Amino acid sequence: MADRPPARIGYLGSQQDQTNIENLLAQSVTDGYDFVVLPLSKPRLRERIQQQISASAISRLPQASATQLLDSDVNITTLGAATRAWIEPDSKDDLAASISKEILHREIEYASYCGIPHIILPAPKRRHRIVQYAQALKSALGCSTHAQVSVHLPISEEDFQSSPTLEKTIQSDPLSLWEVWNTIRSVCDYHPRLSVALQIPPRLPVNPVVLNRWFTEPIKALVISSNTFLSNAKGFPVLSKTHQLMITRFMALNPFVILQDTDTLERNGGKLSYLQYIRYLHRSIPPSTATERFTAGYQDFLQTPLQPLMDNLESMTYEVFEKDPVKYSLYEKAIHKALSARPKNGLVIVAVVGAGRGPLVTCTLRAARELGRTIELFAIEKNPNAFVTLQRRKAEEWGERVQLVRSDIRSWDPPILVDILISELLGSFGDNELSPECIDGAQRVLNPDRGISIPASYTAHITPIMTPKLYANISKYTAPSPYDTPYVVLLTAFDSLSNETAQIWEFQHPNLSIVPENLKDNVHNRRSGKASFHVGDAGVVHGIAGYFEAVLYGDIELSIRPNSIDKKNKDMISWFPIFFPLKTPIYVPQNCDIQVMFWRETDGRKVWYEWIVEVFMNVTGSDGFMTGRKIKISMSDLHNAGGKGSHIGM
Ligand SMILES: C[S@@+](CC[C@H](N)C(=O)[O-])C[C@H]1O[C@@H](n2cnc3c(N)ncnc32)[C@H](O)[C@@H]1O
Repeated sequence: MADRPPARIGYLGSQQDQTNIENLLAQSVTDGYDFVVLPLSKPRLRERIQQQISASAISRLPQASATQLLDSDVNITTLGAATRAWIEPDSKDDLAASISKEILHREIEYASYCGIPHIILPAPKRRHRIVQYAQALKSALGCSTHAQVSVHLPISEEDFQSSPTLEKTIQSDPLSLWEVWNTIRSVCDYHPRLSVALQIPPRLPVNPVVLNRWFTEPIKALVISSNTFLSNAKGFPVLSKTHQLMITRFMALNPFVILQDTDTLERNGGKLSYLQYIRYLHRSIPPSTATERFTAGYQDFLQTPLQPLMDNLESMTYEVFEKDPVKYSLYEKAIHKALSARPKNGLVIVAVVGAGRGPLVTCTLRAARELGRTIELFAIEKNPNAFVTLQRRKAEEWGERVQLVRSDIRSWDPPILVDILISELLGSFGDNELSPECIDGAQRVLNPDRGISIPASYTAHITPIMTPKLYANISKYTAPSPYDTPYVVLLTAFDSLSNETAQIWEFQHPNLSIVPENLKDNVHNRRSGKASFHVGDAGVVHGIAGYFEAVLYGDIELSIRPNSIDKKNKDMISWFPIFFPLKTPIYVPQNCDIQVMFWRETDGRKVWYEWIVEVFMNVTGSDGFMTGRKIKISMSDLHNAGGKGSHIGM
């Protein structure tokens, strides 16, 4: 696929494969693999350890491998490494745990010295000692400056059979293995080089929550054993439809694919048929759609929200807006409808405020021409650079049909009152680019009897989400208050903790209750909103996703809410969601309520948001039914109090 990175497929080698690594790697390249994963050490290490420590401690370590480490001069670009499955940093025996930790350090240090880019660690073995395992791993991560370390984990309890390492829990919580991972990465402070090598089981979990959850995590490798494959009619290995869908979905994260035990289960086509099948599967992923191509590279990329009022946008930014196939057509429909509601033979005064490079001017002229209406059209823009483009377009395309005004719309003094005020000053949260302040400041130019605004209203919507990737990325920022700042981001690796979004406030235009003093202190544009979300499955809340909906005119709406964007405005690309992070992620047990409170504050010179999250547990009685009582179990800080981390200048 020209627009997708190539699949990187390797296999998990065995101890025997270590006898001649040079030959092995050469052969793997000839076979068409991209890399091989080998145990880090050669046999006999354990025997040496045995000589050094007491027999009682070592007897708790299972039979194993290695004494000499890999040669450092092998071609490391084609090599990954796995540390020995028998090490037990989570051992019940202090000495065995301590030796395991020591070996882990040495192995990671040596792999790092050899330049091995990726190390796979066996899963913890004891659920009640996960923290001990994680503590050892955290210090081991410091033994390399570059190696990516992946913990080899099964997807869920149902997959326990295919992962002999982790002892089974008594309860059958579908997310219990994700909980194991969540503990490890939390202890390791969301370390940027820590990831998961996910074992794909023969039987996938039926509960979609499990796969959705893993999809949010840093999955660096998918490990697929030969017993996960079925045989087709000709005896060649193939994957079930559900496996194909799942692997195709995960391939969007661009993980390594590691084949396992390909020579233990004989199929037609020999052991390379597994490799060929995965290559075929990767090739058959449908090509990206135009929207996917447009948004490629933006997934989970944190952007500072635009401030078109304070800053002057660049031509490239306008060019990106103008590529939206949906937004302008909706605006044109709304303008068309608003014009057709006016008396047929009357003159309609229209103003496009914040005209940018002029796309809404063109939409307005086209709608008027189609309807055969006479309009007088003003285009107002405060950005002097975009104004040059408007002047060129007037000279070359629009002529006397459009009057240009270089001004802030709040101080424009029109020669005549306006019937239709058209603006597109909306941000991802609706009001976050100060559309309310700008339209309020301009509404005095509206004809008091029949003047309208397009948009007529807009609302802000929120939902709590789990997004470890964004949390980890923000934690790398050195800015003073990175968690007191919202980010515009095409949310991709995230899980909605609730299926609902909730509206927290609304703005309507024109706002007939405004008096002139309001324009100074702006108090009328303060808002606050509270929403409660029920969370069925346990998770971690990393922040709040924000969206908006707008009514342009009548029934013509814009929406970026996840539950309605595909129904109302599929392929609209002008707005990505906004994300309000939490400084400290909050663990939310199953059957809890997350309560989110938001404020839009202003002091007349700037506007800012504040947010706080509380978690309540629903108390169940001895009969297993909810009592209606709730206990507060955690609460975040109040974020961005007083606008100390972020604000929008008026
Ligand atoms: C999001 S852009 C939209 C531009 C254009 N209407 C479009 O759809 O491509 C908002 C535009 O409004 C302008 N703008 C923002 N606030 C304004 C104000 N108070 N007065 C005049 N122009 C303003 C900005 O400079 C920018 O060109």
